[in-house]
Amino acid sequence: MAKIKVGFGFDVHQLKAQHPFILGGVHLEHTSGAYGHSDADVLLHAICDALLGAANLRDIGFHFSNTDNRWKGISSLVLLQHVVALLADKSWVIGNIDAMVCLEAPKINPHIPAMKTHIAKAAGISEEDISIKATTNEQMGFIGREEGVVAYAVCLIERP
Ligand SMILES: Nc1ccn([C@@H]2O[C@H](COP(=O)(O)O)[C@@H](O)[C@H]2O)c(=O)n1
Ligand SMILES: C[C@@]1(CO)OP(=O)(O)OP(=O)(O)OC[C@H]1O
Repeated sequence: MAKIKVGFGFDVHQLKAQHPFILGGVHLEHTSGAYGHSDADVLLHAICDALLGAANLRDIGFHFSNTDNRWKGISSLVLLQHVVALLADKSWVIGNIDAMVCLEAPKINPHIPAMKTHIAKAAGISEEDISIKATTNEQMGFIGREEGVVAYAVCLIERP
């Protein structure tokens, strides 16, 4: 019988004015963007942590330190490819991913198909196995003030 594991990931990044906003591998046109050592793709970071957690392989900062210049400004799609390779080394394959982005603006619904396409390609899975959802924080707290963006992800991985 196949062995199945569940994983959970969370990430948060600051939003800064006039900064590029990369989410799910898509460049969002907006007045501010997520700031970090990499491209600060909070959705991909949550997904990476869910996958690593499911495989009991520590977390994203353990593998890609935010003091290492190799990862400075890197596309998080590349980090996701690395994570999937780490799982493959242990014979894990991804079952499905379900993610939630908490962001006041902009609306991301129109961009979700493109995000799924990028993530599916980087992870080597079907778009049908990737779910991305979004909510605002109803104008409350740091998300509501557009000071930050948060993402959560869960995944299943299996080993035949
Ligand atoms: N950044 C966002 C936030 C939300 N959405 C979509 O809008 C719906 C309503 O959001 P509420 O927070 O007002 O409940 C939500 O269910 C998402 O479909 C979005 O696309 N981008
Ligand atoms: C991805 C890494 C590495 O470039 O940097 P950030 O973009 O700052 O992202 P974060 O989610 O804070 O932590 C993981 C980091 O190690």
